[in-house]
Amino acid sequence: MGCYFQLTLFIIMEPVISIRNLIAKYGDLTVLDDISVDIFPGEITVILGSSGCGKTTLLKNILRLVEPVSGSVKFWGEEILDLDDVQMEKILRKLGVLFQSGALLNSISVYENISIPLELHTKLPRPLIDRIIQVKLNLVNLSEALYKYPSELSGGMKKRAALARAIALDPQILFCDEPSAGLDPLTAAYLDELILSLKKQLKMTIVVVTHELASIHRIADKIIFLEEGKMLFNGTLEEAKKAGIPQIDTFFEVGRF
Ligand SMILES: Nc1ncnc2c1ncn2[C@@H]1O[C@H](COP(=O)(O)OP(=O)(O)OP(=O)(O)O)[C@@H](O)[C@H]1O
Repeated sequence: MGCYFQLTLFIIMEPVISIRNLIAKYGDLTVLDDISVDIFPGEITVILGSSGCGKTTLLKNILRLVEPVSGSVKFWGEEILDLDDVQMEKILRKLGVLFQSGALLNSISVYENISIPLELHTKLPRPLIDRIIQVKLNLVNLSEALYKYPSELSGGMKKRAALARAIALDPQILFCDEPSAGLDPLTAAYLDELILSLKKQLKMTIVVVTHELASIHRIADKIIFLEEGKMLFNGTLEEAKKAGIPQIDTFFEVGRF
């Protein structure tokens, strides 16, 4: 008589970011209304929603660029809304941000732009900083732009240079606000490939705000769907399509809001 054992392994993944009951306002305008969501390690989470629904505000509140009115934001289990500047700096040191505009400084070269976070946050010797800058530019396939100025770069090259700067300090979590906005479809697809390779090669957790349907299909492990400051849905793309939420169905049918 055979004896059968069934071994079932449960792997419980702890969230890297836990947001609970987040309320955000600008003056009297409530922009985020009771948002609760977890973001998990090694995943690409895409924040979706119509223009003005609060996507960028969510990023800004998570990073405390704008202070939430109430709620809780935990990074790696640590409540960040109580932290002072020095403690917050330690958390920020582990995060990279690619702003919507790219936010490169125009008066200095790509090399100097990427050098800024390394000089500000580390005491590394110059030869090592130079090496890191080369490695990061190589990672985004932009080695040739080392000594160019942002004004000499195309839109896609600027985004890649800004991405190299965002990952200069090897962040554990990367935030990208509309990375493909204003780019042609091929360049946008290339940027998505870069984002995917950061996830695969460097095991980064990545949070992306985007409207681009093709991008969402290429990169999203999870989506957060916002409407008028409320979270309508959080889960995988497949789950979203089966959830029977009219606004989400319309988005995936029409391809835009
Ligand atoms: N600094 C600010 N002061 C006052 N109101 C603001 C400010 N920033 C954003 N808002 C308002 O908050 C709401 C949400 O803006 P937010 O930029 O978060 O939207 P979004 O979903 O990222 O939009 P988009 O897709 O167009 O970038 C909008 O009504 C906007 O006008």
